[in-house]
Amino acid sequence: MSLSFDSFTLAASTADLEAEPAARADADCVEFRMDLADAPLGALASYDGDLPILATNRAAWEGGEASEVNRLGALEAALECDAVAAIDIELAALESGGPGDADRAEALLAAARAVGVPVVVSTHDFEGTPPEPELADRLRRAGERGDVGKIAVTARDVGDALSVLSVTHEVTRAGVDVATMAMGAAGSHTRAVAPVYGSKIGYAPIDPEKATAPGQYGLETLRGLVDRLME
Ligand SMILES: O=C1C[C@@](O)(C(=O)O)C[C@@H](O)[C@@H]1O
Repeated sequence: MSLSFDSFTLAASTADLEAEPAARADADCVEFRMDLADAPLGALASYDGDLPILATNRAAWEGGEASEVNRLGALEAALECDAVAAIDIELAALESGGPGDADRAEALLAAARAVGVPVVVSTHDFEGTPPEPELADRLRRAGERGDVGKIAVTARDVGDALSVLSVTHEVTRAGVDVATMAMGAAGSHTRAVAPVYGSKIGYAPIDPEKATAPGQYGLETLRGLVDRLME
């Protein structure tokens, strides 16, 4: 299975791969949140779903639940599963002086490249939205390292949401593949609108009770909104 992110791709987020059939009607892939799953590598080994998988093992220092122990090793092991068609690596993990082992993260990036699996390099802010120049700089840096650079920040008001849309437009026009969204209630609409400005990935939970970020729409809702806006 493969993913190219050439056009908008809707990822159905879940910690339970057995829920994948419920996502088939609306999603283009499953984002498997390995950090939230009980036995993620076992679940990958027995996966027989239709949708390709974007594997994420989100670090605790980036809003997830994975400890650093074998976090990147588990992602590398996930590359052995044919259905894993993309992986997510945090920008901070790749930066020397960052919270993780940058050499190990570089090795994972190289391992993904070696097997032709695209990498989403991501960065998050769960407190707020940085000023636009910083937002654009982080997104560009993420895009330089990954096939897609992703930023998810927290909008405290619609002005923050507008910054995310503006930077999405600016960095996309500069030729970088990006995925952008503003978390929180004030940012929800960016999940539908950012794809119009170039955002290549949207995320929505398979189980609406188990959102993987604040302000996410349900899967069917996001699919419907994006499809209408992109017509
Ligand atoms: O990084 C992202 C984006 C996200 O945080 C969101 O805001 O939809 C949801 C996460 O599951 C995913 O890994």
